[in-house]
Amino acid sequence: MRFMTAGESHGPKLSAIVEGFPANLPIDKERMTSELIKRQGGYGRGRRMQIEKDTFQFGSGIRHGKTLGSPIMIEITNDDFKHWSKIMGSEPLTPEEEESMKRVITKPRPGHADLVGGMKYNMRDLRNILERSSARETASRVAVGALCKELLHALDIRMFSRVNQIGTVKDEGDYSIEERATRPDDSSVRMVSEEKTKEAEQLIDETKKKGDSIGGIVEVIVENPIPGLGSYVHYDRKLDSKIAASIVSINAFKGVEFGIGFMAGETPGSQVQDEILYSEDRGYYRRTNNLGGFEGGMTTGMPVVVKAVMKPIPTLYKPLFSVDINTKEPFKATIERSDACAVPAASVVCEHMVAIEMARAILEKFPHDDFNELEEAVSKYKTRVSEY
Ligand SMILES: Cc1cc2nc3c(=O)[nH]c(=O)nc-3n(C[C@H](O)[C@H](O)[C@H](O)COP(=O)(O)O)c2cc1C
Ligand SMILES: C=C(O[C@@H]1CC(C(=O)O)=C[C@@H](OP(=O)(O)O)[C@H]1O)C(=O)O
Repeated sequence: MRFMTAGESHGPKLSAIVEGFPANLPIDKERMTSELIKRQGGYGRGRRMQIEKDTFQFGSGIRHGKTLGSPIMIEITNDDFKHWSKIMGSEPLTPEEEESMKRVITKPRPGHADLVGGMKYNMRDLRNILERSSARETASRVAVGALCKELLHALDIRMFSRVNQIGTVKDEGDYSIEERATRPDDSSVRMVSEEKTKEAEQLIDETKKKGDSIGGIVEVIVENPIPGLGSYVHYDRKLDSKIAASIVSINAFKGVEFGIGFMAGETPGSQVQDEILYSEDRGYYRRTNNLGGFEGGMTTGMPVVVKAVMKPIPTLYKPLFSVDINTKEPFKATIERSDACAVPAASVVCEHMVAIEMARAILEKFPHDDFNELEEAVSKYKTRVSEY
């Protein structure tokens, strides 16, 4: 399964094309839309999210609610484009129009792609960089991830994401998928305890008031994964490494851990490795899940547990030093519309990137022209593994 995304943040549309997805898989479009809406929410988002309403259309690959096996095209309209149609239109501008707009961006933001992108692609209007480097693109990825979640759902693999930390406010309490489902979380911080959620929201408010931004740590859990996805036989087939790359590909994500992660560096081996147990009804299982569901780059069958850190948002109201690319004069950041904290929204993006990698690993392992054929192969494999 391959996919590509296209689209600029303030352009007319975002899109994605997914190729290699099985035929005959029922698709719940409403459920997919709810994932997109979740990504738009989360405490700390800026004004842009009040403008957008991320619904999507299938342009191809689906007929009467089922996949056809042909490339699936997904399109999301940027509602903000109506305010940007001249600035972001595809038609060339007349010199007068260009002059009258005077909207060329020459002041790169520290921490964003502006300066290096401008140098690399030889552009002197940094809008040409920020439009595509914007995390608006993650809407397309969540749409692809939501499609992948339809496949995982049909195979009884369930997953969710949550926020473990915003700045110094931490909440790593246990959370079940059932509890998650009962909480309307579109606009909250998505933490386990309501008290910690409030504390985190207060911190976001205070940070915003100071003109600053704040990052945090999120967690994604996949329950009931098929054991043996990925492989130890070659470096580029290890599923944990693919998940790590996918997470760090998300705008502003700087690190990934599996299970106890970096704590493994300070803990003796006897307390890190997950002891192997066996029972008639469960087959092989582990006493603990310190390694987050991976051994040798393969899923063990225990829940996959991924944690990831997001840096604070680069666009700040508080002035930071930078240099104008035309005058070479130093300046202090100008005020721009921005999120103060996008960690809750980004937890949804992480979840969907993990969904994409899980689905991809399944489609690599099993025959998948037809979903029914895939389901049968998965069931046979699970039986064989349980009898091992
Ligand atoms: C959901 C989400 C929303 C974001 N919103 C903003 C924002 O409003 N302003 C901003 O400057 N950066 C925002 N970012 C982060 C930038 O897109 C990111 O820092 C930038 O693309 C540079 O990439 P890097 O931080 O990975 O180096 C957001 C990231 C995510 C995942
Ligand atoms: C549009 C989204 O996020 C955007 C990501 C983003 C950035 O620089 O990454 C900057 C902001 O865009 P704008 O400049 O239009 O306010 C965010 O709103 C989105 O998540 O859908």
